[in-house]
Amino acid sequence: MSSNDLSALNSRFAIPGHVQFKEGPGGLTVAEITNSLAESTIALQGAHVMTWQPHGQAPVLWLSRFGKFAPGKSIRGGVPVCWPWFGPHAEDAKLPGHGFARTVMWEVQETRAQPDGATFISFGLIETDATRAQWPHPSSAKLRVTVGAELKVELATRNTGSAPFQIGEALHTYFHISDVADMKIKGLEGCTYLDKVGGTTSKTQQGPIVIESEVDRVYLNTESDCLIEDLGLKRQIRIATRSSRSTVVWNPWIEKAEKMGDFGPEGYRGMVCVESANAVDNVVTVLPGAEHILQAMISVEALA
Ligand SMILES: O=P(O)(O)OC[C@H]1O[C@@H](O)[C@H](O)[C@@H](O)[C@@H]1O
Repeated sequence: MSSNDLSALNSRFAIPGHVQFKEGPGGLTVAEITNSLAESTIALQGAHVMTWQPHGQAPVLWLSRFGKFAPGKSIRGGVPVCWPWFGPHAEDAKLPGHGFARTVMWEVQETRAQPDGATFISFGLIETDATRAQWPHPSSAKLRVTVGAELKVELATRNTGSAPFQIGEALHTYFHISDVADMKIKGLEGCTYLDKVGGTTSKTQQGPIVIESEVDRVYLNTESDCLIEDLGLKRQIRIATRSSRSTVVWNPWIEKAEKMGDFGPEGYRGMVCVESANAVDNVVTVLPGAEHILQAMISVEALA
């Protein structure tokens, strides 16, 4: 019986009124969390938060209805965990973009009902020969998620070896918006960013971000909260972070979304990625024995 067997998972980790384990789309095992504050579905593959919806709100995360839910395939939407590198691997183009964490199995390590009604669940990445071949550094990766009126996601990297290593990482969050034309992103005004559309160039953000064509940007050296102001849903999503020095903003727009094949028609209009990251110049060195923790806290506010 594997540690991810449904009945074993339910007998060790289910909590009535908080969390149970089920077979999800494509046969993936998921933790289904429903409490008095919110609901969320998290796949054990990738420790991938697929949905989060505080009661009384429209879904906050975007999840493609046309995505491939299959073992070893990354899920299009929710919060893919990019680790231990972000984007293409620096030396070996054959290694998977955004690292392997999002496509391998993680094990559930703890579930807890919190006094405020939220549900806590933590996962550990399961190392295999295949992960060690891609990442030979002794380390552990854990993802801790708190599902409540706020969604808190923590990615902890511990160096269990005797030499320092460098990681790139992102909580690559896809947000659900009413329509890209009715949305602005605030909080990155004045920041320097690498614009990856049509060759990489360095630019400075003037005013809030509006999206009217493909956007693929890495904002560097920023720790400010980001706000996704959504006039259609009359709300703003706040993304606060700790130990995140980069923010990636991405919308593939028409052509790229069509090529990717898992966005669906017009899918790009209802989403934007605002990723809490450490990438490019902001990669992190983790010293032997040290732990680095990237955190994102997501909440929803009514627009005045
Ligand atoms: O298709 P993937 O691997 O999930 O990546 C999606 C996008 O992720 C973003 O973080 C990158 O900046 C984009 O360049 C990339 O296209």
